[in-house]
Amino acid sequence: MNGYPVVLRLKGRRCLIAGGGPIAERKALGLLDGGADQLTVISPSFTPQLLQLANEGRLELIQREYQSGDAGGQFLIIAATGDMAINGQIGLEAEEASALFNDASNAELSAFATSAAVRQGNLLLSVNTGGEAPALSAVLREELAQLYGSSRYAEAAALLGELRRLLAAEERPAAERRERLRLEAQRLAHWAAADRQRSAERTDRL
Ligand SMILES: C[C@@]1(CC(=O)O)c2cc3[nH]c(cc4nc(cc5[nH]c(cc(n2)[C@H]1CCC(=O)O)[C@@](C)(CC(=O)O)[C@@H]5CCC(=O)O)C(CC(=O)O)=C4CCC(=O)O)c(CCC(=O)O)c3CC(=O)O
Ligand SMILES: NC(=O)C1=CN([C@@H]2O[C@H](COP(=O)(O)OP(=O)(O)OC[C@H]3O[C@@H](n4cnc5c(N)ncnc54)[C@H](O)[C@@H]3O)[C@@H](O)[C@H]2O)C=CC1
Repeated sequence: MNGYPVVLRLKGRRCLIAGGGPIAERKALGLLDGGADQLTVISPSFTPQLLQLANEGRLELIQREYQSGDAGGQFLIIAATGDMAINGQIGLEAEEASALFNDASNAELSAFATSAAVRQGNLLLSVNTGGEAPALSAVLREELAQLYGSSRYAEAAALLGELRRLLAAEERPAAERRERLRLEAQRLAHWAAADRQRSAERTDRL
């Protein structure tokens, strides 16, 4: 069974990852891409890239095992220690602390799942298979990036955003605004797709 898709605003909210291996690193990069600016990673050991991110000041590292009480005050917690029993324990504490919880080793024990994502400006496309086939999510993410990864789509979103604000300021009737915006969205999506087609043809000719 799949769940309900949401987009979390992480800026200014405390996020915690337990574990410092490759999976913790991937989740950390995902949180940073998602706007996290108060990220802590707790683990006895860290990948070189996690150490690098800490050096750049993008996250904080605490070099020790997860301890009871670490969950307090966190908005979101990801357990990626590689030990299912410890991850489960962290999950119980996360629930007590009312933090959103993800267990990288167990979809059933997670309040939320992570998804594969393609980002361009404010445009975000994400893929999730309900824990069934994460490898398929990764492959579809690559396909989506081919189709929609061009900056033209982000430009289209930004242009529509401007138009949307203008129309709102003019206090047009809601139905008129919706129709106009749908039409412009279609035109801009076609423009972006045609641009992609042209670049593909140019590449073919080279
Ligand atoms: C439930 C979920 C929990 C969660 O939220 O983390 C989960 C769970 C597990 N993944 C496992 C394995 C793999 N995961 C990946 C890749 C990704 N996994 C991601 C998400 C999720 N993985 C959530 C469900 C998402 C969904 O259903 O769509 C992605 C999309 C996003 C992200 O990681 O942030 C990211 C792609 C990112 C990208 O490329 O964009 C690959 C492929 C690869 O590495 O190339 C493999 C190996 C192939 C395979 O096993 O399929 C295992 C077994 C571990 C073991 O056996 O030890 C478990 C545990 C279990 O089965 O429960
Ligand atoms: N959700 C996903 O996409 C995937 C999840 N997994 C799961 O993620 C787990 C972690 O994978 P890897 O990073 O490859 O494992 P790993 O074994 O390389 O890393 C585990 C990390 O956790 C740390 N750790 C161990 N005990 C700890 C504790 N008590 N408190 C804090 N940190 C602790 C270790 O020092 C190490 O840094 C796997 O066991 C697997 O279940 C694996 C593949 C994909």
